[in-house]
Amino acid sequence: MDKIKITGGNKLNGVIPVSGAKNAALPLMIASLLTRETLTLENMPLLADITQLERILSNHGVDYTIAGKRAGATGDEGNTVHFTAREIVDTTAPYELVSRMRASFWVFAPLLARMGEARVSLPGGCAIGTRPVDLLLMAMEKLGAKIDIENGYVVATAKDGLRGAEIVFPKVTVGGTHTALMGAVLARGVTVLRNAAREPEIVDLAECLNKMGARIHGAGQSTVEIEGVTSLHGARHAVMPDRIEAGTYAMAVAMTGGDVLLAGARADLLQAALDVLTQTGAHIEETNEGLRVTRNGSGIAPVDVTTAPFPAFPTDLQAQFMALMTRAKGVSRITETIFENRFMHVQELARLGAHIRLEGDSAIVTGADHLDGAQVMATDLRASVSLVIAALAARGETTINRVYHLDRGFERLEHKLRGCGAIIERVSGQG
Ligand SMILES: CC(=O)N[C@H]1[C@@H](OP(=O)(O)OP(=O)(O)OC[C@H]2O[C@@H](n3ccc(=O)[nH]c3=O)[C@H](O)[C@@H]2O)O[C@H](CO)[C@@H](O)[C@@H]1O
Ligand SMILES: C=C(OP(=O)(O)O)C(=O)O
Repeated sequence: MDKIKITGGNKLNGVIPVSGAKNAALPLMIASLLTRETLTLENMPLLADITQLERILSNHGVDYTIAGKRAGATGDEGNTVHFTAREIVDTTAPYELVSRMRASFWVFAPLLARMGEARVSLPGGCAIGTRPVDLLLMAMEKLGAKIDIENGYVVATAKDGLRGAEIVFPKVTVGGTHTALMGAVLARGVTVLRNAAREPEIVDLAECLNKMGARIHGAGQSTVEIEGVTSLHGARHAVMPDRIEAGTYAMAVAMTGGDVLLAGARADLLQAALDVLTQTGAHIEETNEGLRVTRNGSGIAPVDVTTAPFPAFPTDLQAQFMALMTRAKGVSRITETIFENRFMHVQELARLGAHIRLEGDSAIVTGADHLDGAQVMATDLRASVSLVIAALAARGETTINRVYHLDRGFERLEHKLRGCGAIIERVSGQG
């Protein structure tokens, strides 16, 4: 298993290109199941989760080809990938494939919409809470699907196709909204989603589906209306920039100090996090190329944060922000309202000398004078990168074990950070 070694203490200075968003790319790829024609996705990130979903989609009969890089490409530009689901050859998504990544469960919606049946293993994914799928199933039942759970599989059928309905989500769910959209686009009649997720990745999916011939109105708002159509066609769509990756590197710069341009980052996708970073003392400037993040001289001010659905502070940046607060000049309270068990990074940050106390759904962080390098363990995707941020500011060397979690969601992380002056290397294939 690979490890990452970081020697802390250097400021970050330079340019970090922001990749295409993992959490947009995954549902976009899944949307290719909805049409016989080719869906071309540009700006695709190179990530373990993407490769895994390619495997899952090919099992259903999707052909995918990765277009070659243009001459002079540096490797920082995303790939273009063509997905063609001419025939669906299998409507089962087996445990061996789905258990590794939660979003792969979402294939059940387009399979059901197009084929009238789907048999999909209950999902895995990051260990950050129980993560039920009851609301995703509720949405499909409202659209007329019959759903049973058999031997760890969700077995869904809609022999006469799905039909439009009103779906009221009792809780905001990103996966629930993605799947409801993918089901409703091919349903007979009109579907209305209430209390829908407003995350930018939902808007990206809806825009792509509309390019494919869907009729979705209001994506990005709480109420979304979908007029069903009988079929969708091929399209070309560029994956939006990864707001979580951008926010992560912004926090890394706030932690180490320095001056970094996050090329391609968009402030409107992560305003709540940028506002908080500004309160900590970092300076953020929007430029034509992206976001410029600087922090000079002054220390890090403590700021209280509560995670909540978009447009509030994202849960996927909570661990990274906690890492930053471990060096703040004072006490901060970080409250996690989305996932009940998303504090796995706390004990690992403690190994580096962080002072964090858990109180129910909050972490009380008392900033330390310094952190010291240590051996730590990556436990989930965002927790892993919080350890990277802490290690960049720690004295001496930190070794992060189990970095396969990082590879799920951060494209060429060592390369990007090394390019800005960090001392970071990957040690391949050990223990
Ligand atoms: C691949 C992807 O895009 N993953 C993101 C997606 O996950 P994901 O789509 O799994 O997260 P949800 O938005 O669905 O989860 C939000 C909350 O709703 C609960 N819930 C969800 C579904 C359900 O059927 N029943 C239920 O109770 C969850 O347990 C959680 O407490 O949104 C999360 C919240 O922004 C992010 O942290 C993840 O990075
Ligand atoms: C939790 C995440 O991913 P997943 O939903 O795939 O577990 C994430 O992207 O932070």
